[in-house]
Amino acid sequence: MNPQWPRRGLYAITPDDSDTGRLLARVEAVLRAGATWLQYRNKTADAALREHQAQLLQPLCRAFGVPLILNDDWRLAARICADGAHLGEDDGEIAAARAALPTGAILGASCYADLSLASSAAAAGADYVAFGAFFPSPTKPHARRATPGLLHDAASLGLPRVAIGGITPDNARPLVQSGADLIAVISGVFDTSDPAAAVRAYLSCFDEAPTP
Ligand SMILES: Cc1ncc(COP(=O)(O)OP(=O)(O)O)c(N)n1
Ligand SMILES: Cc1nc(C(=O)O)sc1CCOP(=O)(O)O
Ligand SMILES: [Mg+2]
Repeated sequence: MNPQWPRRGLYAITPDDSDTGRLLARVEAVLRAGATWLQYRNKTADAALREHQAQLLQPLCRAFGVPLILNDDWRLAARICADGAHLGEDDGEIAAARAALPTGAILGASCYADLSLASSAAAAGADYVAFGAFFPSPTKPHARRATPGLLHDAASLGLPRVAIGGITPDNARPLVQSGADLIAVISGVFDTSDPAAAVRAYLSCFDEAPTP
């Protein structure tokens, strides 16, 4: 992973939105408010719309100096020169993606609630490991559940740890205190009346507690 990218902060993930103009406007507001990383995820679009939306997000993210990571599809990430890809258990081998992506690309792996998956992903060349869901997720109600101790235990891997699943500005801080480097969020950012304010609230969870 290119050392230019920050390793701590808010990892905003796009909601499914078939209206490309609206998606770009929503993402721009979130980038302007200071989101640290962006993942393009759209589970309902067809391949043509996914490629179109990803292609338009790339210059937008570049303008804000934010890495764009594509969900599920490292080949598309390579094709549109995205900054990385995120793979889950059904999305292909980490080692194959590592070998095919350019040097410096960000490669993330879903590890659910399983430290051994994280060890394997690290050995195969992942740049970060993601655990979740830490809370009931409006986006993925049936997601397996993880506990904060996993974030602590995964420190030994020496990779950035991402926490995901039902995270709100009100429940994020204990995850950061347990070792989460990046907090990954869909609904808590995009399904709110003021996404920019939500971004700022998440980022404040990374501030050190004031000393009394
Ligand atoms: C940062 C991050 N963590 C986990 C996931 C989930 O990936 P996956 O299990 O492949 O599920 P889908 O997102 O593809 O439905 C993620 N996308 N990003
Ligand atoms: C995409 C995804 N993966 C999860 C996992 O646990 O691996 S939870 C999740 C949904 C995250 O959306 P929200 O912030 O709206 O809960
Ligand atoms: Mg996936």
